[in-house]
Amino acid sequence: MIKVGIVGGTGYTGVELLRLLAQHPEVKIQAITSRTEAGMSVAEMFPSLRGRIDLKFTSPAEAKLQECDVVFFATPHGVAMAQAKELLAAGVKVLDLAADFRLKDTAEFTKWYGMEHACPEILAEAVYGLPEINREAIKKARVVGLAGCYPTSVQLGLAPLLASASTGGKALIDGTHIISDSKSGTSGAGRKAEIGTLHAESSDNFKAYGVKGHRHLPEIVQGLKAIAGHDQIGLTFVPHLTPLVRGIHSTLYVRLTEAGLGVDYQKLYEDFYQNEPFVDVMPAGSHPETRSVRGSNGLRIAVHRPGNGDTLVILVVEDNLVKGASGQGVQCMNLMFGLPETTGLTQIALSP
Ligand SMILES: NC(=O)C1=CN([C@@H]2O[C@H](COP(=O)(O)OP(=O)(O)OC[C@H]3O[C@@H](n4cnc5c(N)ncnc54)[C@H](OP(=O)(O)O)[C@@H]3O)[C@@H](O)[C@H]2O)C=CC1
Ligand SMILES: CC(=O)N[C@@H](CCC(=O)OP(=O)(O)O)C(=O)O
Repeated sequence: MIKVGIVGGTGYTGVELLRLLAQHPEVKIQAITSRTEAGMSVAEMFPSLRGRIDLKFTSPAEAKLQECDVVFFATPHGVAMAQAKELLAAGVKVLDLAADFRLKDTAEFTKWYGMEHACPEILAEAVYGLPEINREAIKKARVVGLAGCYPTSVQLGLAPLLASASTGGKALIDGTHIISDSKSGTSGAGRKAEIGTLHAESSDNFKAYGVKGHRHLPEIVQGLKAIAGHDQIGLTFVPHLTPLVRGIHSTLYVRLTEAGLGVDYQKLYEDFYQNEPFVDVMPAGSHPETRSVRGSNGLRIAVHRPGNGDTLVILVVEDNLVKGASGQGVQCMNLMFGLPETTGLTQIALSP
């Protein structure tokens, strides 16, 4: 059994990890931390876990994380990088849901996250946690920086148009003019009650935010450049807050080049993702809905060529807490421990 520790068990990604790992056949949850609820039973805070998890929260200082095989950090930015070195030295693998190990340029990290990186040497070896793109590296990784919820949707939505394995090295789109119109449910903001995500202010509201620059922009651009194998990438990324609890919906707009005009994009996407257990390329003309993946690790894509123009529209949906966070974390953990990638991740979305 894989002994798992979770730092930040009282947050939304933490409780989502608990939901997924409580039903994972190869996992024993060893420690779950909370700075404020130490001593409280997990099932008391989260009744959905009654009968499934009989552990209590422990304070981060008391948690025996070094006795775990792997520790998930379901914490704000800056927490994992402060503890990773000690854990790795003790032979514990680290999966971070925050952004500590995503941006390879420490100056960019400081610019967007307002803190110096605590362990650049570990950042250098860290692997970006997006299995459909980095599977072999994740298998060998000691430390994984899991892709963010929006970045997961945008990168997987565009990968078939940029990866040479798919394009044959041809430039099918103008990669310097990509637009991502992305929407998130309020759980994306975390369990802390903040102005703007309170029910009274979000339940019947819809708004854009971070238009002048969101911290996911450099992460997505870094990922698209790696997928494309070149730096000619320009992205306009506009996130929106919706009155959903869960869900990410990204509408991606790209302009086709002359070389890209005659391509069958439905086939290109189906071929690219044909062996991916969690990516569903929907039939031509589909409009994927967030509720169709709610609570599952699935990500759905539909590609459209409206009219006879040179614009391609790609629609992507995922559950921000599953494929956008904790499910992706379990997917990466499965790879790091040599398990079938889908282990513990076969949940079907709830309907209605
Ligand atoms: N929500 C989402 O959809 C997604 C979130 N993420 C990222 O995952 C991380 C967690 O997000 P989310 O679960 O939503 O956040 P929450 O705010 O819901 O939970 C944060 C958790 O971190 C704990 N925590 C806070 N500060 C510290 C600290 N200094 N040391 C130890 N524990 C601490 C808190 O526990 P306590 O106070 O009890 O100690 C709480 O359990 C964030 O970095 C977020 O950006 C990534 C993808 C999607
Ligand atoms: C609705 C909302 O507030 N979403 C968050 C993204 C949450 C998240 O996924 O953050 P990381 O993946 O970077 O850790 C935001 O826009 O900051």
